[in-house]
Amino acid sequence: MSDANSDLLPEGLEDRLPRDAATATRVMRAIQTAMHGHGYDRVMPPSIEFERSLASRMAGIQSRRMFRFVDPLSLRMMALRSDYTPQIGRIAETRLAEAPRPLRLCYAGQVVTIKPDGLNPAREKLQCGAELIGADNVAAAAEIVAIAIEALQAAGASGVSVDFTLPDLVDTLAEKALPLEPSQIEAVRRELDTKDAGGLRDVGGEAYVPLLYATGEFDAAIEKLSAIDAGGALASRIKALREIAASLNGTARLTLDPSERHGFEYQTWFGFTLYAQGVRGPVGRGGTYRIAGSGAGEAATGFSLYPDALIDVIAANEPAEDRVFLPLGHDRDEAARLRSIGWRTVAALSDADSAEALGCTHVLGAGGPENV
Ligand SMILES: N[C@@H](Cc1c[nH]c[nH+]1)C(=O)O
Repeated sequence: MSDANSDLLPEGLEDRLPRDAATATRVMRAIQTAMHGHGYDRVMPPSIEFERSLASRMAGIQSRRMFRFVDPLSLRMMALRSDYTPQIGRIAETRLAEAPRPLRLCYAGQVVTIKPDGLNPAREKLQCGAELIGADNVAAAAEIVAIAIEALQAAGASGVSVDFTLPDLVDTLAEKALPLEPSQIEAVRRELDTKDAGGLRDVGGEAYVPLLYATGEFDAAIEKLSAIDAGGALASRIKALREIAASLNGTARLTLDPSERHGFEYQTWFGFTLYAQGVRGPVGRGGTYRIAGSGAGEAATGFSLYPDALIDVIAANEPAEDRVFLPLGHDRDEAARLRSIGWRTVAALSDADSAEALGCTHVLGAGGPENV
């Protein structure tokens, strides 16, 4: 007797069945082809490694979101990857330390977190992305955003939009232009996150209130941000954002939300979130960061796409694929010829098999495939 409970999957974990899995394969391939075409070489780190190496790679990484356990062999703490970027950082800083910079690497696979984020209940997600190691300037950011948009479009996304942010905004302003006590900084960040003007005033962040309104369509919002630029503290960042936006040349809709921090654990001066029309929640994110190594660490820029929700939308709208049923005793050469020009064939194993039962759209007849 089968035990129904032992067949259940844990909350937030799912199988992809053939139709969805086929779409997922195509989407992942399209994204990887785009990254590969721009000179990014794929690397394949293991799914588990020492927790310390993952958690300490970039400032701000939260290892409490990772599945962790003691390795019975080494007796050291291990973690399951929740993000490829720190692993790419490790590879760049160790085995590829001597490789010429800028170093372009890409990755694709699954990541797992203990708790789902936001409204999405999934604990395992597909993640694919590219990291440009050795640069975090405007040119690097412009390349990374452009490839992220191109990859999403190649995967079948339409109506792509990009929301720019300045992840280290509060730290930059609190230093001098809009000074805050160290004890106030976290509270100001929190109120900015909830976009609560009243709360911001209550914690002594009155001067930060205008930032809540410098949001929306990029061109208008960046004007507002320049108007409130405290003593020029943000001038170089504003100029950089304008340059990145101009370089994208209308390939995607652009918005700005300078204080948005959601999902940005380790990004520095520049961050962006990607959306696609008809897809709920973000489909990707990226920005500039530093890989902690010796001293200040190496500068880098990258993006990660999370294509699961996009795959669901595409799969739901895709027509069923044609397949040709090959009756017993069919012409094998003809079947091979059909496959070579893109047909899928399904061969009968016994008289009991039929085109209908096996979901075939065609049967191989004397003159070629015939509609069922
Ligand atoms: N890995 C980050 C995005 C990123 C890639 N490179 C830089 N930032 C994330 O998934 O949130």
